[in-house]
Amino acid sequence: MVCTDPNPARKDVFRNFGVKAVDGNLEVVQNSEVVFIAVKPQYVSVVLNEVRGSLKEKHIVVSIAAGIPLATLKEAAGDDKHLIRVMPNTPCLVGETAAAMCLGGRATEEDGNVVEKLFSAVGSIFKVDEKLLSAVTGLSGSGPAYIFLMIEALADGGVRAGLPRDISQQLAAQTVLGSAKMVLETGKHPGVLKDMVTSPAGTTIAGVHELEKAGVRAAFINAVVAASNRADELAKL
Ligand SMILES: NC(=O)C1=CN([C@@H]2O[C@H](COP(=O)(O)OP(=O)(O)OC[C@H]3O[C@@H](n4cnc5c(N)ncnc54)[C@H](OP(=O)(O)O)[C@@H]3O)[C@@H](O)[C@H]2O)C=CC1
Ligand SMILES: O=C(O)[C@@H]1CCC=N1
Repeated sequence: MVCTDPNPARKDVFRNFGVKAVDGNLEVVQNSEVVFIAVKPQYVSVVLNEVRGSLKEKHIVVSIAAGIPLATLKEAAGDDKHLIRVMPNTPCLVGETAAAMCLGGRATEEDGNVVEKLFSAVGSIFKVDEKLLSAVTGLSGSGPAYIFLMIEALADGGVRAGLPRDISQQLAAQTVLGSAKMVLETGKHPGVLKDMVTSPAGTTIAGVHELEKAGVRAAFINAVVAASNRADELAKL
């Protein structure tokens, strides 16, 4: 695997992951079969224009850029290219990404399987229609930030109630991890799992009541919709 970045310090980051860092995008393409475009959305076409002459039939081009449609990738790379859009998230760094993908240009089912296999090594990936990729971006692409903010706030609550910061943060993070595992492993509706925690006149309903008073459900829904709308706006850059 080879990578590049204009910033030499970023190349050191790649090297720390055991990845070879080369001098420029053309060198990446010449030494790869699956080419990942992981620049900011506004630079995707610039990079594709730069490398389009070097992209051959064997190459699968994967863009992870938020918002940038397959049609734009096709225009910049050429309409004979095997193009795939993926929306991953940062938990890929710990082997737990939640990602979605869609195929475009000349990409074949076989190309899709290659990319699916690559992402399956670092989490879960789902195939969706391109029209759903902005919603994926708003939910799981941006979602880690919502959850980190929630963990930070829960830890603050623990500190407010008297816990030492380090224990509070670990309890908060482990609570999110364990709860997510229960949803995935039991397949039960989250509302059913919530009810299992909530004793009549107990502690949990007192906490849940506060969250409902603060409109926390609407806040999460609005966050996903706002981020999804922003992904649609990026498509027009
Ligand atoms: N961060 C996230 O959680 C997620 C991000 N994405 C998508 O991933 C992409 C990258 O995001 P993110 O990592 O946050 O952004 P960053 O800006 O951190 O990373 C992009 C890197 O690309 C480099 N770069 C800029 N221009 C070029 C070029 N012409 N050739 C080669 N490299 C170049 C930048 O260098 P320099 O800094 O010197 O300009 C920078 O190091 C975006 O399109 C984003 O939408 C998708 C899912 C999740
Ligand atoms: O904030 C962003 O635009 C990127 C895309 C998804 C997550 N981070």
